[in-house]
Amino acid sequence: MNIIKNEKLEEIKARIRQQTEKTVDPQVEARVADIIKNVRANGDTALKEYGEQFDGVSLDELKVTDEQIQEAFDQVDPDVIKALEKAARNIRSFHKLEVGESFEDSPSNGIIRGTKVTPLSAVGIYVPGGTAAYPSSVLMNAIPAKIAGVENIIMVTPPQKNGLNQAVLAAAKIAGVDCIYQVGGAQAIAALAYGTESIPQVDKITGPGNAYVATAKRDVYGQVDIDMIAGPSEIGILADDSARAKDVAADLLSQAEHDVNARAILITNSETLANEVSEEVEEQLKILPREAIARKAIKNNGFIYLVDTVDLMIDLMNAVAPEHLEIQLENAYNYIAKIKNAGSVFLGKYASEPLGDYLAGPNHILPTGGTARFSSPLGVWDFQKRIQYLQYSAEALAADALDVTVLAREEGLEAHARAMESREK
Ligand SMILES: NC(=O)c1ccc[n+]([C@@H]2O[C@H](COP(=O)([O-])OP(=O)(O)OC[C@H]3O[C@@H](n4cnc5c(N)ncnc54)[C@H](O)[C@@H]3O)[C@@H](O)[C@H]2O)c1
Ligand SMILES: N[C@H](CO)Cc1c[nH]c[nH+]1
Ligand SMILES: [Zn+2]
Repeated sequence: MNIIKNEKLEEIKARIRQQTEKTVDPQVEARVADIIKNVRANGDTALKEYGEQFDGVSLDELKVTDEQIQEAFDQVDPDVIKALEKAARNIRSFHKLEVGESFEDSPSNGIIRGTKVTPLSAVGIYVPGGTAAYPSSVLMNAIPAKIAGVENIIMVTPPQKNGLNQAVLAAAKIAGVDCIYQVGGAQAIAALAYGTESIPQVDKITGPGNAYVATAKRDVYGQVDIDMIAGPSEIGILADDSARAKDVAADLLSQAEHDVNARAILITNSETLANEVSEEVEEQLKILPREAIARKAIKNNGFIYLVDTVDLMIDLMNAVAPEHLEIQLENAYNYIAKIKNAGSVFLGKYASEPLGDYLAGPNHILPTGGTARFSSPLGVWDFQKRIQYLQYSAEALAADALDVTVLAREEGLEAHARAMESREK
């Protein structure tokens, strides 16, 4: 791995900002715009044609039946079902903590002000399926939606030549998904945003996907809400001499194996650890089934930064704003207060990142590409919205009306002022 030392912190930060700058591929943009237009005009017919063109699957029905879901569930290895159910329990108990509270006050006699939290009615969850199947992403998408109280959870996932992945269907059953459609890519996002003969229009679309999915989500935003634009996976690790090089290397590769554009970054104050991790990554890559992908990711975006102090390490990692941050320092828990930017933080040498990907409870759909500076993990809050309300008595209005008319006339909005005065007559 590339070890970078004796470089000024500001120069490293500037390069990191440049590396994560938002880019758009004009060819993907044009393709996605065409797909959205075609789905709006031709509905299910367009979806079926794209299924043949991009996934090599010809379908009569896009919707997966309850019988197909039950059959898949029955065929999944019982150990996988057991692990999915344990993961679902942990994800449920964690996300229950996120439920937003309604609130109300009465600042003076005759006035009631409040905010009511209410679930979205229908959401679309995208489960990727181009190069791998992700039952874990079904749980991470659907469970927070269910806890929020969403009535209609619609799942879309690309059709597969040998039928949909059985563990993906089993996870959907465990999580309480309402309907599943075999459609992927930009066409699935368009169908959820505008509705087709068989796919209902939703209020919000969540979930990760490739560049076509991400571009389509960006395009339909405003017609519907979206969670975030999640890019390739990332891991940042803060480690000192107390960390084991083989564990650090293993965790860096756990995210590198996702995608050739994944980012894996170690920041350390120990030259010994830096050298050992670099060697370990090389050794472990040789025996990794997804070696080709992980090797490219490490070559493209794998860096070890050597800096002098723990404070400088943290400062630099806050600039990286990684999707996942591991703190493998002595007394790791004490450093959480200093972390400003990260999607999900893993504290101590035993909290290895894949615990969060699969089982512990926190969500694995997280901001990437430095967007953890302003964006949060997928959560129950994504599936809830807030409605404000206000009640006034005649006496309370009499006390406030004049000030409203003064402000309304100051803004040149006479009708606003007269609405106040109308009550006086
Ligand atoms: N952040 C997370 O939580 C998380 C979880 C799982 C996966 N991921 C990421 O999601 C991504 C999944 O990507 P994927 O490709 O495997 O699956 P995907 O489902 O996102 O995309 C597959 C679809 O892309 C469309 N497509 C492919 N080539 C096309 C073309 N030339 N023109 C138009 N459309 C085309 C097809 O419709 C196909 O069905 C990966 O980058 C993975 O790392 C992220
Ligand atoms: N690490 C991914 C998010 O960046 C999520 C995932 C799914 N399966 C395994 N990992
Ligand atoms: Zn992962």
